[in-house]
Amino acid sequence: MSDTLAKLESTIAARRHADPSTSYVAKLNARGVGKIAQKVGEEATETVIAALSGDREELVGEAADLLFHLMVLLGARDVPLGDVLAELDRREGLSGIAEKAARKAD
Ligand SMILES: N=c1c2ncn([C@@H]3O[C@H](COP(=O)(O)OP(=O)(O)OP(=O)(O)O)[C@@H](O)[C@H]3O)c2ncn1[C@@H]1O[C@H](COP(=O)(O)O)[C@@H](O)[C@H]1O
Repeated sequence: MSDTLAKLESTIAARRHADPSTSYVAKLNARGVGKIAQKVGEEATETVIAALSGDREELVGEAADLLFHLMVLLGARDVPLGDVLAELDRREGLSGIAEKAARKAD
């Protein structure tokens, strides 16, 4: 896992139950998983729009917002980022056809 993502994951865990008036992560968690999921959806849409606009800087910013909010969502559901990365590692070991079969079996 990249140092950046590992550090962000521990910051998010540490801020989850902080004072919502001083922490955006705490504010999101106080509003519930539904609100966090909604934010992920919004940031995903903004990322798509930025990608289609061709503005590279905007895409980088929106992708960062999306990753951040996705990590807050995973944290709220107690899913370690390592589990997601392990799933990606597992898929990397599968050929295209084998991957399709494995996904069907899931
Ligand atoms: N990476 C981020 C990050 N990216 C975006 N944002 C915040 O995400 C918010 C997005 O703005 P929006 O207008 O979409 O949201 P909003 O104004 O709260 O409005 P709503 O839609 O929620 O009603 C802004 O307030 C940004 O500051 C972030 N807030 C925090 N982090 C990281 O999380 C760490 C902990 O932050 P705190 O919990 O605030 O201490 C920070 O050190 C950063 O590393």
